[in-house]
Amino acid sequence: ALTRRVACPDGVHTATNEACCALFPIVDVLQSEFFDGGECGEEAHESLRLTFHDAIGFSPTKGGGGADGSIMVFGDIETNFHANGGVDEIVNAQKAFIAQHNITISPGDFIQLAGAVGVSNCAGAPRLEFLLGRPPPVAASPDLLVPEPFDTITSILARFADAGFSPEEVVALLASHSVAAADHVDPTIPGTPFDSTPSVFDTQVFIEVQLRGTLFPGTGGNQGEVESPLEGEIRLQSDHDVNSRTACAWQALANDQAKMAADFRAAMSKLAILGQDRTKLIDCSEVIPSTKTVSTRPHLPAGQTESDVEQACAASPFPALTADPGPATSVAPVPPS
Ligand code: HEM
Ligand SMILES: [Ca+2]
Ligand SMILES: [Ca+2]
Ligand SMILES: [Mn+2]
Repeated sequence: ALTRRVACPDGVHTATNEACCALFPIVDVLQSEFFDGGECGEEAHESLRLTFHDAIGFSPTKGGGGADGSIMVFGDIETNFHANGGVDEIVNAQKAFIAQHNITISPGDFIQLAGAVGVSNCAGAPRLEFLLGRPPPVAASPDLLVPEPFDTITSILARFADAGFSPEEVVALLASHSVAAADHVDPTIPGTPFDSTPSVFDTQVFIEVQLRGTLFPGTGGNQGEVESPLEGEIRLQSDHDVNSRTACAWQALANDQAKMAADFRAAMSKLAILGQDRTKLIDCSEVIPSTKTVSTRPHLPAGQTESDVEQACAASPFPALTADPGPATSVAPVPPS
C-alpha cells in the first residue's frame, strides 16, 4: 500500500505525518553543529549514553518517568547521582543547543533524537526508530536505577529485568560500548575506548571483551574496571561479567554485524520509549539520517591469537577470526569535544 505523504512547509521535505516536518531542520543543525559535520565522536558517544541514562530511570515499583527528559529538566538532581558521573557535560551542551536554536520539541524527545542522529554517524550502526511526542517530565528519577560498572551481574540483570529487558536484550544494548570511551572510570586517562574502533559501530567490543585481560591502560585499582587485553583500551567489570553470565548471547554477536545491529535496533526501540505509551507517539523515523556500512571485518587486534580468547560459552566455540597484521594494537584515546 502506498503511504500518503504530506508536503512540509519548507518546500523541500515530505513526511508521513506533518508533525515530523519540524524535525528536519533540527536534524540538519544537529549534524552540522553539534556533531561537527556528522562525526561519530565524543558528542555522538555521549548523546547515545544519555539516551540510556534518561530512559533507565524507570521502574514499575520504584517510579521514575523513563525516557522523559528528566535527566535534563531535573539535571540538578539526577546528574548528581553517582552512576550519572560525567553526564552533566552532555546535558549542559544539549540544553545550550536547544536554547540557542529555539528548539521546541520536549527534552525527552530531544535526547532520543540526538542519540539516534549521533549514532547514525557511526559506520555499522542501524538506523534507529524515532518516535515523537513524549510529554515533559513531571519529576526527577529516583536514585539507584542506573546500573554501575561495579554492580554484580545479578543486580545488573535484575535492574534491566525490572525495566522490561531480557539478558539477551542487555547484551544487544551493550553494542553501544562499541562506540564508547570512559572519561571517569580511570580519571588519569580520559577518553579511553572500550574497543579498538570507537568511531565504528562494529562487533569489536564483543570480540575484545572476550580476550584475556593482561593490563590496566592507566592506573590499577579503579572501581568498576578490570584488566583489558590492549594498551589504551579499558574494560568495564560489568561488560566482562555480563559476558561471563550471558556468554553464548555475547559470543553470538562477535562475528555477526547484521544480527548485532538488528538486535541493538530492536532493544533501543524499547529503551527509547520506557515509561511512554507507544500508541500516543508519532513515528518520525524517516528524519533519522541513513546509515553507513562498516568496511572492516570482525578480527582479532594485531598481536592477539586465538589462544588469547577466553572461551566462555559452553555450547559452541568462539568464531574463528584472523588477527590484523603488524605490531600489537595500541588504542588511541577519543579526543574531547
Ligand atoms: C550494564 C549496563 C551499563 C553499565 C554498567 C554502563 C557503564 C558505563 C560506564 C562506566 C561508562 C564510562 C563513563 C565514563 O567514565 O565516561 C559508559 C560509557 C558509555 N555507555 Fe554504558 N553502561 C551500561 C549500559 C549502556 C547502555 C544500555 C548504553 C546504550 C545506549 C550505553 C552507552 C554508553 C556509551 C555510548 C558510552 C560512552 C560515552 C562516551 O564515550 O563518552 N551504556 N558506560
Ligand atoms: Ca528520565
Ligand atoms: Ca567499535
Ligand atoms: Mn566521553
